Amino acid sequence: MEFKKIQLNGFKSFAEKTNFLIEHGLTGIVGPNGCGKSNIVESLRWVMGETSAKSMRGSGMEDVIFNGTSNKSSKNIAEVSISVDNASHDGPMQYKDLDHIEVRRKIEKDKGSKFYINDKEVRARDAQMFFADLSTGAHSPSMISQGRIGALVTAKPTDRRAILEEAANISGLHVRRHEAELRLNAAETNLKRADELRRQQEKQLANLQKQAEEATKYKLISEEIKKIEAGLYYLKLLDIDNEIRIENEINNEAEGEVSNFNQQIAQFENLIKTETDKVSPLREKNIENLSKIQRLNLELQNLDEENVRTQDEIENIKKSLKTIEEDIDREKGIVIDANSNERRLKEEKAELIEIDSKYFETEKLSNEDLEKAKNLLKDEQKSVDEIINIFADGNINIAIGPIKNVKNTITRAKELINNNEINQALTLLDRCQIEIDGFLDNLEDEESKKKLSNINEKNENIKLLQEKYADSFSKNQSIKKESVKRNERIKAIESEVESWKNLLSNSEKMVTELTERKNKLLSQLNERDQQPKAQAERKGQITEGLRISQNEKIENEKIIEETDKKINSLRLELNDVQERSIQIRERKASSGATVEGLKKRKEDLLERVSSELNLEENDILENSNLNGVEELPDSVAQEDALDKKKNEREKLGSVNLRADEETSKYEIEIKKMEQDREDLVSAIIKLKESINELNQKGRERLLEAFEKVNRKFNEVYTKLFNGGNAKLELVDSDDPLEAGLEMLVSPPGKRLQSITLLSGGEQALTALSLIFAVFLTNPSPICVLDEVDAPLDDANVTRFCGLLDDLTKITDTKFIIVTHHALTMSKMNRLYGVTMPEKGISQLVAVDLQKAESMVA
Ligand SMILES: Nc1ncnc2c1ncn2[C@@H]1O[C@H](COP(=O)(O)OP(=O)(O)OP(=O)(O)O)[C@@H](O)[C@H]1O
Repeated sequence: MEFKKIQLNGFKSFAEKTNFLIEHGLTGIVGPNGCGKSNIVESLRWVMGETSAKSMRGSGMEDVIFNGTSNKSSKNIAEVSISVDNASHDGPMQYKDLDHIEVRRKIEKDKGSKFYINDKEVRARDAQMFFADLSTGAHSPSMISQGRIGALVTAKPTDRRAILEEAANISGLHVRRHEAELRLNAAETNLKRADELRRQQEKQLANLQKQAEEATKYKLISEEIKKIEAGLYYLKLLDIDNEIRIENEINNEAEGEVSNFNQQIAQFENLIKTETDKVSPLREKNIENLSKIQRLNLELQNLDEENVRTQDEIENIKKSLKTIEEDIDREKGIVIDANSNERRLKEEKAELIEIDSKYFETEKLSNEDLEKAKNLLKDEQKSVDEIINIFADGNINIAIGPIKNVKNTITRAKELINNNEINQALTLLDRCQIEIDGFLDNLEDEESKKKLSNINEKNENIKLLQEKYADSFSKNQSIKKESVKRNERIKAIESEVESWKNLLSNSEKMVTELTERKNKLLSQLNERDQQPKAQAERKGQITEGLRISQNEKIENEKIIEETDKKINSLRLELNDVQERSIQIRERKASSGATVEGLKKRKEDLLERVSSELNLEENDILENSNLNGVEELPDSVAQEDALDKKKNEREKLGSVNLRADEETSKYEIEIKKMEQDREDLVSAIIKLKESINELNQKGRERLLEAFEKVNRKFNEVYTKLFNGGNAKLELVDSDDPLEAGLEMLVSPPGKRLQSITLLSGGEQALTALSLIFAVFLTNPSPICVLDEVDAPLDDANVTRFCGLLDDLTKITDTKFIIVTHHALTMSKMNRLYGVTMPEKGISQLVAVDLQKAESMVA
């Protein structure tokens, strides 16, 4: 088998499809940090069936899918395939005939990963087994990832044993043993379960066998019950047949009686009809009479009411006539009053007019008197004024203050007179008199005294004149007032005359109207007076008609009553016959129904017999316990016997009638289980044998490999360390398959010591010695070493490369070596550079040494 090519597509930084050819000898992969070198190694481990996302440096397996860069979008699928050439046909058994094998793993977001071998989907385990059989695989010592060397140093001895198993090529054996163990566990669990089930089944079987015994007993009693039941049904059917016969006899007898009664009923019905026909016209006539009597009585009543009404009307008319006559009298009185008042008022008016013309002269004279008095008063006043003026001019040697007062008082008195307040004016003038008297007494000058007494005199005159004037004025005023009163009265008389005239004309009209109404009422009264006579005549006629109708009615009723009596007695007889006929008919119907019922009962019984006992009518006796019995028991005794048997059966309690059937089913099942158990036991034995064999083989091969590896380990070690010696030891268990692997080394000049005490470089070289020792024991077609030379100095790198060179000579293994070391690069048969021309996307190119060195510089 030869590994030919790895193809990556969308795997980590290899976004695009990239082919990596696996060639003979040493192939170096170089490139700067982070360009994707280790991703190639991981792609190889991944396609070989790596299950741990952590060891793929991810948190989940989907992290291997290209997750995009700032310029390129992410992908949904990652795919890695490895091509293996099998021209030599020395591959694993099932692929032996194939020339070419392609193992492919594909992962799709949210769908998980799938494995294909030559495009056929296979289980992950199939792919893993394929590589394990080729002494390689994701965890084989031929796949040395970055840091694996360190891990080998620090690993527990039992974990380190895995590397020995690789050398012994028993990894596949382990997987098979594991599978066998799983199958063994499953088989043992099944066996346990089957044993438990069998125990239960056996218990159940014992139970069922007991139930089957009871079921047999139950069946025997049931058979007996069936026979007694058949006997009971037979007796019941006999009883029913007997009852049917009796009822049929009753029915026939009743039929003869029914026809006899029917004849009698027809006769009575005819007689009743004849009588009814006779009496019905009379009844109709009576109804007619009754309605006639009612009508006449009503008419009579109406007539009486009409009479009362007529009397009331006459009374009312008379009352109205009386009122109208009173009204006419009253209106005539008004006419007379109106005429006399009109006359009286006209006379009064003429008188007033006459008085007025007489008083015209008187008024004229009064006016003249008044004018005269006025003028006299004026003159006297004037002469008083003159005297006063003389005093005022100083011609008179006196104090004129009082005189001036008198003058003022007189002026005031004049005003009062003009206002007709005579009494007040007189009072004022009296006061003037007193003042003038006082003044005169005080005067010394005779002349003045004289003049002043003249004034006094004048004043007396004025007083007199004023009284006269006042008298004339009052007379004149009263004359004028009288004249005004008269004129007003004349006007009032005119309006009174007018109203009397209106009253007169209204009353005359009323008299005419009332007279008309009176005449009308008189004619109505006359009419009403005639009515009682006509009503009395009509009443006589109605009373006669009433009498005739009532007599006719009484006579008819007598005939009807007699006929009704006759019909009633006929009906009573008819009812009696009908009742007897009904009774007979009922008896007939009831016996008919009873027969029907009995037949139905018989049918039901037969149906039950057929369904419960599966017997026909004729077979019942034969299958019953009464077959051959001479004296049959009655049904009650038979039922007692049945109850007894049923009680006996009930005492058995609930019985499983299918127990027999179930018992044989269980017996068959238990037999089959025994067979299965035997198969299972032999399978377990075989599995145990094969596991033992595998273990034995494994132990042998492991011990064999141990010996070989131990030897090779020392050889490689002394080569790599240029001296010293090393050995391996199986520790912690006597069973090599359980034991741990310890490395004991003594570098040149140093004592034998544990690997953990060595320096970093020494540890790396020791671990490499072990890996190469294993590799030499069981060379695989491919070996990947990812930066294993990193902790080594130049001298050790040279020795490491020398060893690689030796290995290429003695094996066909194809080495893929990731390195940063220029010395290592120089020893490679070819070099590939991994670059990132576009940031984040790896590309694989073939490079020469010079270019390779410049790439890591
Ligand atoms: N799913 C992924 N999609 C895209 N790029 C990824 C993905 N997973 C890892 N990478 C990138 O791969 C690179 C790491 O590659 P790798 O470890 O192979 O580099 P290297 O060449 O071995 O580096 P060194 O020499 O330092 O060991 C990182 O830049 C990382 O971003």
